[in-house]
Amino acid sequence: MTPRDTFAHLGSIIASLMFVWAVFQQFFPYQLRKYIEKYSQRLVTFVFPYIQITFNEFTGERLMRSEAYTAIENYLASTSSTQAKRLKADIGRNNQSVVLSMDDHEEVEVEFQGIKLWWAYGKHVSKTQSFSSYPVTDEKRYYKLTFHKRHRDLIIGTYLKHVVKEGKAIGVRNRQRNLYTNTGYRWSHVVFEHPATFDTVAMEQGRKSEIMEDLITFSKAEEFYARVGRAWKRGYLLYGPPGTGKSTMVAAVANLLSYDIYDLELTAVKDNTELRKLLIETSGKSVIVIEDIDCSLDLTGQRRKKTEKEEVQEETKDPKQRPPKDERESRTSQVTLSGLLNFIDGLWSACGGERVIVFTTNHVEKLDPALIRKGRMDKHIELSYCGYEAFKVLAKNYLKLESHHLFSRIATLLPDAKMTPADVAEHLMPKTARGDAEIYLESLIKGLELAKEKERLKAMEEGKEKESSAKEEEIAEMEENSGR
Ligand SMILES: Nc1ncnc2c1ncn2[C@@H]1O[C@H](COP(=O)(O)OP(=O)(O)OP(=O)(O)O)[C@@H](O)[C@H]1O
Ligand SMILES: [Mg+2]
Repeated sequence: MTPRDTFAHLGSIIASLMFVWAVFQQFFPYQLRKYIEKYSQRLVTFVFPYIQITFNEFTGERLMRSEAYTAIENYLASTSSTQAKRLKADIGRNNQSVVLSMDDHEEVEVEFQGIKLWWAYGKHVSKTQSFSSYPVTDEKRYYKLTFHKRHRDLIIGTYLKHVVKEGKAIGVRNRQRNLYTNTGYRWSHVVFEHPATFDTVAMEQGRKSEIMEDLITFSKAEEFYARVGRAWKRGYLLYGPPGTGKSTMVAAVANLLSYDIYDLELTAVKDNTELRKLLIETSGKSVIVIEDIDCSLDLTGQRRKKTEKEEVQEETKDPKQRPPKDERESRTSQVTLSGLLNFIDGLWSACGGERVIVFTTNHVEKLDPALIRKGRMDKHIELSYCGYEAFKVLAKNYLKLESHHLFSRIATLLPDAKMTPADVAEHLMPKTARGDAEIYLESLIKGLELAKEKERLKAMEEGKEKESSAKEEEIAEMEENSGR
C-alpha cells in the first residue's frame, strides 16, 4: 500500500465519520455544529498532505469549454490508453482516428521530473427541474490533479505550463486541417486530406532527408527566431518541369508539419490592398503557396496581361453582359512584384505563428532575382526528371517492389529518357484486377525506350538547327565582307 493509498483510506474513514456526523448533526445546536465542522476540515487538511486541483470542462458565466480541460484531455490521451482499465472512445477531430480517454472515476499515474502525480476523471451529476415536468440531468465533467504539497511550486509553476503546452501541441497535430483557396480577396476552405507524404515523394533519399530536417528545425525554432528578431517564416522555391512533384511536395510539407494550406491564386487578386487583406487573414502554422509564380506576375512589376485571345473574347461578348470599360480596366490594375515582396518581408513580422511560403515555377530562369534571393526564398529545390532512386521509391509505393530483375534495364534507360515521375507513375498504375508487377515494368521499359528515341530525334533536330543558323551567320558574314 503506497502512502497515498493509506491517506486515501484515512480519507474514506473521515468521510464515513462525516456521514455519521451528518446524520446526527440535527441533534446538536447550530454553534457547536459550525465549530466541529471547522476543526474537522482542518484535521483533514492536516492529515491529508496532498493538494488537489480541479479542472472543470466548462468555465465562466457563458459556460465556454475550458482550454485547459481540452489541453489536459489531449495530454492524458496516450497515458490513459495504456494505463486506464475502463476507457471511452470517440472519433478524433481529424475524422480519421479513434481517440481514447479514461472513463468516469478512472485514475492514471504520471511522473514528472521524478515526482508522482495522479490524474482522475470524474463528473458531478445534478438534477434540475426544467420547464417541462421531467427533471433534466446536468453532468459536469472534470479532471482532478492530486500531488504532494511539498511539490506545490514545481507543479503549479512548471508542470501545469508543460501540460497545457504539450496538450495544445497534440491538439494541433490531431486537428482537422484545411485547404484554403481565394476567390478575389476572400478565402474559402475545404478539409485538407491529401495523402502525399515524404515517404511517397519520389526523389533521392539524401535530398529528401535534408528538406525534412530543414522543415522540422524551422518548426521548432520559435525561440531562435524571437531571439534574433526575425519573422518566423521560411521560403521555399520549388522549380522543375511539369509533373515532377512540386504540388505533391507542397502537400507533403503540410502533412509533415501538420499545417493548413493557403493556395493563393494571384491572378484572382485585384491589387496590393486585396493581397494584403488576404495575407493578413492567414493563420499561423500554415503553408502559403503561390503556384506558377512566373505566370501570375509579369516580372516588370505588373501582373500578367491578358492574352490577345482573352481580349478578343471580352470584346466580342454580348455588350449587356460585358462589364463597363472602367471596371474592366480597373480589374487589370493588379498586384505588383514590389507589393508581393513587401508583404513577404514585412507582413509576417507583425503576425505571430510560423508560416512556410512556397513558390512553384516551371521556368526558374524567368524569375526576377529579387523575388528569390536568400532570406525571401531560403531554399531552392529543383524537382527534375525521374532518376533511378526516385524510380525505386515509386516502385516500392506503387508495386510494393524493392528489387526485380528488370530494374537494371530501367536504370540504364532512365538518364537519357528524361521522363517525369508523373509519367513513370502512370506506367505503374494498376490497370487490371490481376496486378502483375512484371507487366507494369515492361510497359515502363517500352515507354522509356520510346522517350529515349524522341529525345535523340529532338537532339538531332536541335543540332541541325544550330548548324543551319551557324551556316546562315557564316553566309551573312561572307556577304558583308564581300560588300565592303
Ligand atoms: N516526385 C514525385 N513523387 C511522387 N509522385 C509524383 C512525383 N512527381 C509527380 N508525381 C505524380 O504525378 C502527379 C502530378 O504531379 P504534381 O502535380 O506534383 O506535379 P507538378 O510538378 O506540380 O506539375 P505542374 O508543374 O504541372 O504543376 C501527382 O499526382 C503525383 O502522383
Ligand atoms: Mg503543380
